[in-house]
Amino acid sequence: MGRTLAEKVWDDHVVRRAEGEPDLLFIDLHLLHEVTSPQAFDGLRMNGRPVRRTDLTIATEDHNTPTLDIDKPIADPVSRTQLETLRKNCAEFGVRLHPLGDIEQGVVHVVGPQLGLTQPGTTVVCGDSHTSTHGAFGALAFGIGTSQVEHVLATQTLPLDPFRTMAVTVDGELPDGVTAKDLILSVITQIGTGGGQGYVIEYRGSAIEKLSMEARMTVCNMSIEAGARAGMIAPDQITFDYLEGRAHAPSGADWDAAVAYWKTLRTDDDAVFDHEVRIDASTLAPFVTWGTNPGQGAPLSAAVPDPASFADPGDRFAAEKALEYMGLSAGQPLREVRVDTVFVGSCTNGRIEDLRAAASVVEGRQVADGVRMLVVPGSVRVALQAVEEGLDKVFTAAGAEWRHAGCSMCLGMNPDQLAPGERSASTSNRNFEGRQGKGGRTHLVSPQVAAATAVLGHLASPADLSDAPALAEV
Ligand SMILES: CC(C)[C@H](C(=O)O)[C@@H](O)C(=O)O
Ligand code: SF4
Repeated sequence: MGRTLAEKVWDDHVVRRAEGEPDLLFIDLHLLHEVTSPQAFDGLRMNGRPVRRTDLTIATEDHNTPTLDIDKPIADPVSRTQLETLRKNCAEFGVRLHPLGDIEQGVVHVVGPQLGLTQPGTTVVCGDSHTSTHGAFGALAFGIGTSQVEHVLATQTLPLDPFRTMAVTVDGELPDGVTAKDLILSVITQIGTGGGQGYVIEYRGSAIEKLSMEARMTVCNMSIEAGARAGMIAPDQITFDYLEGRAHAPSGADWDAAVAYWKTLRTDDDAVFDHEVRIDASTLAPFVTWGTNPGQGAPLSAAVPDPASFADPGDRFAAEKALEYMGLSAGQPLREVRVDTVFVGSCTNGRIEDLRAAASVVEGRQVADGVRMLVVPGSVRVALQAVEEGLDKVFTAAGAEWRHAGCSMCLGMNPDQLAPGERSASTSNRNFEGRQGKGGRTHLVSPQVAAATAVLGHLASPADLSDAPALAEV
């Protein structure tokens, strides 16, 4: 019987297989950041072990880094300690680090792909759930816990339990103004935040094949929000074009050999997935979340749902609690929800195409009174590219704040936070209670919706801007 893409990559990495035991897999790329690595390095130190493959290990600083005054000492003692500890550990163990201020610094999941480190058919791990992002290249990429980080540092291998396979097939054309973010938010609302549990999801179909690499990363990034172990997309010419010429991509004869291998990384026609979900891209619309998990979403044109409309008692209870926390009432049109903060950034939507999309909406317009808009590039390289294109000026002219690269307001581990009761439209991936700061309320949106929301002061899409050409109601 044929094999799926995920099964092929898995099989190519098994270094030990024994009856009744998890397979031991070789890991091609281990990414580190300041939050989940300290105890792992402590463990190595206690056992007198080195990092087995420093050449396959790379660290960057992202979660605890400020996005203003980056040349000043870090005020928050916890953040300062986290960063100092990573620097000390990387120096002691000989791990390559891109610290704050470095040209390759940025959110770990933006940095890996842009350096060409993330390649088709590789295994990629990081002590971070959004490692699923790298699956966009046809890599088997997943987040791991701190004890697994230690195991990979020490051995460059990882014992892994078998997974199940799910196909999410999206065929057809995405309507104008509907993005990869809308697509994945819709998928999560459809299958639920636990719907992917135990599965590696492969996104396929004509709508996926048309997505750029950056859009594919947005989709795979949020696989974890459906509970999946990983998300993958088969590599194709779009993947190869993105990788060619990048710092760590193969070159010359190695490139040709690599592409020949990468072309074999497709699910066989006779392979069988354990579960399949089919979506018609033409039915999708700009999508926003109204609740406190990424599966509590609806089309922007809809209203806040009535908890009573959920058949499942658990879903009903979750919706009641979410509306209370979010300060929303059933039946309220989502377009009438006013925000005070807009965040464009994160490993979901902090890449250059995302900034271009947001800039094209705010260009020549103003951020609404009483709204603060933060634009935070996912990496220094993204920032430099944006500056070269003049996007920073577009944002600042509109009244937005142009910040330094990092995780920023995606989560409250640095100074960029919501105050209690504040409400944001955010291009990030999690809307949990307190995610962007204690008491903060988050609506997950695409960069286009974020930008239109900043201009109008309430959840909106570019089609809602009064001077926008009249588009069909979406
Ligand atoms: C801090 C880190 C462990 C965490 C993750 O695992 O994803 C963070 O990146 C997040 O997005 O919540
Ligand atoms: S940008 Fe957000 S989701 Fe991505 S790694 Fe940072 S905190 Fe996690």
